[in-house]
Amino acid sequence: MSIIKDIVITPVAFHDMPLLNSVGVHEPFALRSIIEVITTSTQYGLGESYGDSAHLLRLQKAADKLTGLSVYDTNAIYRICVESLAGDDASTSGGDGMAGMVTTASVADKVFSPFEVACLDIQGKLAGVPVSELLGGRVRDSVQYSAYLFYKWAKHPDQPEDDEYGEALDPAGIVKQARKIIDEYGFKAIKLKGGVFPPAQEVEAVKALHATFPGVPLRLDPNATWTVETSKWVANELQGIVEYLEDPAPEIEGMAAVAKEASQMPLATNMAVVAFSHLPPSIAQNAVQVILSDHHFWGGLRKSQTLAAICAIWGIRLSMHSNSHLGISLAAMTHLASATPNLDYACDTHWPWKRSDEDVVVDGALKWVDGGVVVPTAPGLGVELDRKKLERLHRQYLDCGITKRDDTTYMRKFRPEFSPHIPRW
Ligand SMILES: O=C([O-])C(=O)C[C@H](O)[C@@H](O)C(=O)[O-]
Ligand SMILES: [Mg+2]
Repeated sequence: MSIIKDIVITPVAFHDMPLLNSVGVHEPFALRSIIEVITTSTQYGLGESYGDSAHLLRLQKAADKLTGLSVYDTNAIYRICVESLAGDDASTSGGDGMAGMVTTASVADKVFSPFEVACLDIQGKLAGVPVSELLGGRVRDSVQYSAYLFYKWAKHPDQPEDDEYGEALDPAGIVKQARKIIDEYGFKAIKLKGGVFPPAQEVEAVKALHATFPGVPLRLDPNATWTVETSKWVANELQGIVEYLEDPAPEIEGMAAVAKEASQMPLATNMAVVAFSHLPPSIAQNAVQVILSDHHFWGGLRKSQTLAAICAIWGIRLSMHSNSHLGISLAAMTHLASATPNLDYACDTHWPWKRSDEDVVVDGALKWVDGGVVVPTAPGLGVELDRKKLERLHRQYLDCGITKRDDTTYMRKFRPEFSPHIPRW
């Protein structure tokens, strides 16, 4: 019943908006891979991961070797993922859907993650319990997410019409975007993706958010585009205004240097500490006070809980990182956060930036209430595949011609002089 008979990996593409970041701008489509693990009793489990071609090849190579294993034997599944990467050129590890912003995560953990999620989905279905129970049980019935704001263009320059969010290139535009997102979802925390404009402009936008939404926890994430000096200046400007500064400066050493002098400002990361091997040097230097976990690159849901346990021991707080994603990932993120007591910051999600009619799961299982997602209680992840929708998004993948996320090349189509070097300011 629990033996893996087959694994089907389907690349999909869904519409994305022209969101600006430190490495460029989002293309008209975001890519994901949808993983179906099928057992000998035709039970299926779902996983979701990056959709870049290099990652798809790695997933397929591992999948080919996983048949015949039990869905309970995730240690063996991990070992085979590691073995399947033998001879893989780690220098191509950027081919994963993170546009070069996260480059030192473990490739094996990224490959293993969607298989583990799919196996937990099956385990939950076989036991008749939600994945949150396999992870220790819910400590919260709803998981809070933050309003994830982006500077953005009104439309992709090569597309005909403005999107529903319109332009946001100054503080007023950011505040307007925040209002729209909060009106729709009820978010109770706000994150601004920075690293787009000189820091003083981004500080001004955060101050405008603070004035408009007093008391709402704020965060600013420039993706390591600032020097240590600039980071200290921003930390001083935003003291008492943001709950943390995310990846102001590059690398563990840069973060440690900022932390040393701006000791009142918690520093968060999803760039400097992205694998277990980064924890000892980071802890030794007290480089970061908050880690944004992400089960897609920390090796699945259980390893994310191992990270949470380490963080609890060392007094590091936990938040959650996201990339553009669909409903399977949202369900997995929600189960994980619901069953991880110290993951108590509102998690990041790119959810508002996708069209509501574009997903691969059957509508209705994931309910947004007051800025949070109600934890599904049906067995497994609690989401089912909608095969018609999957087929549609797969066709979109084939038609769009994008095979790897590349925000920088897309930006240079319109701004040839653009350079993603860091630190920039
Ligand atoms: O917190 C982060 O660094 C991210 O969410 C990285 C993402 O790739 C984000 O910058 C984006 O989607 O442009
Ligand atoms: Mg970040």
